[in-house]
Amino acid sequence: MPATPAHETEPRVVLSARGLRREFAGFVAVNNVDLDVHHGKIHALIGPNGAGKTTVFNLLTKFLPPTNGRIELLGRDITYTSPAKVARLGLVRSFQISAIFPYLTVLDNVRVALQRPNGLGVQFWRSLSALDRLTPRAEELLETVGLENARDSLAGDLSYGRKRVLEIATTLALDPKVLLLDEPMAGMGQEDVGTVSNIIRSVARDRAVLMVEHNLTVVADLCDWITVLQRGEILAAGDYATVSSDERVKIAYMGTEHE
Ligand SMILES: Nc1ncnc2c1ncn2[C@@H]1O[C@H](COP(=O)(O)OP(=O)(O)OP(=O)(O)O)[C@@H](O)[C@H]1O
Repeated sequence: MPATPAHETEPRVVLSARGLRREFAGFVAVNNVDLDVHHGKIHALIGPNGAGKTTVFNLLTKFLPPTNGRIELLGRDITYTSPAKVARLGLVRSFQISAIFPYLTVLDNVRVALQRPNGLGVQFWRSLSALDRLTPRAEELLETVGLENARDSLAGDLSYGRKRVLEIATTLALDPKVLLLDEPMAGMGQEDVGTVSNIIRSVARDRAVLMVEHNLTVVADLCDWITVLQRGEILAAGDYATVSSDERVKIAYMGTEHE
């Protein structure tokens, strides 16, 4: 029997960056960053404060143009594509549509998200009743994140952790192929961290997730691949066992807070 070709067994690269560089008035914030994000995998971007994580996110989502380098999404060059277009193509960052409307119900927050064409604007002129046809999909998304019992609560009344979970549901409304999460566990208690970890694990089954996360316990538990940045450059990359035993990573983290 012929061997299965490698491209059929290896996870598909859905987002890739090569030689990414970004300068701010001569200061090099990101330099020579290569990144491959795979379908079905959770990829963490970690590094000490000021390492360049946010800048890399801004470059990937096109909020900033790179000084140099190339970015591909699903095999398509998006280096100079607008943020709205890359969102439509399937690369969505959580905060892009994460504004929660506190005086709308949980269900209506998701229905409003579902009618956004690209995650960047809201058509307030549409009445909520016109969104009725979106209810079944909105209910499905609430089930995905475990908020089905809160569907009629005002979003503003949710606990902090559940508001962040609602943000994830509104992000999933765009059906992203690649989901970028910026510190999804920030400010959460242990119980919420567990809940959100399970949600991320489940949504990553049929998409790619790239997340910036400071909580190394979460990274160890959740992420398949870790890229460590330091002073804008890649210090190490690999699974948790590989990067956590890397002497350069240990030194980079020395004196910084481990959670
Ligand atoms: N718009 C800007 N103008 C000038 N310098 C900037 C700008 N944005 C970021 N920088 C600098 O680039 C470097 C990387 O910053 P960045 O915010 O990407 O790091 P980070 O890893 O996300 O840090 P943190 O973990 O503290 O959020 C820092 O030295 C920062 O001061």
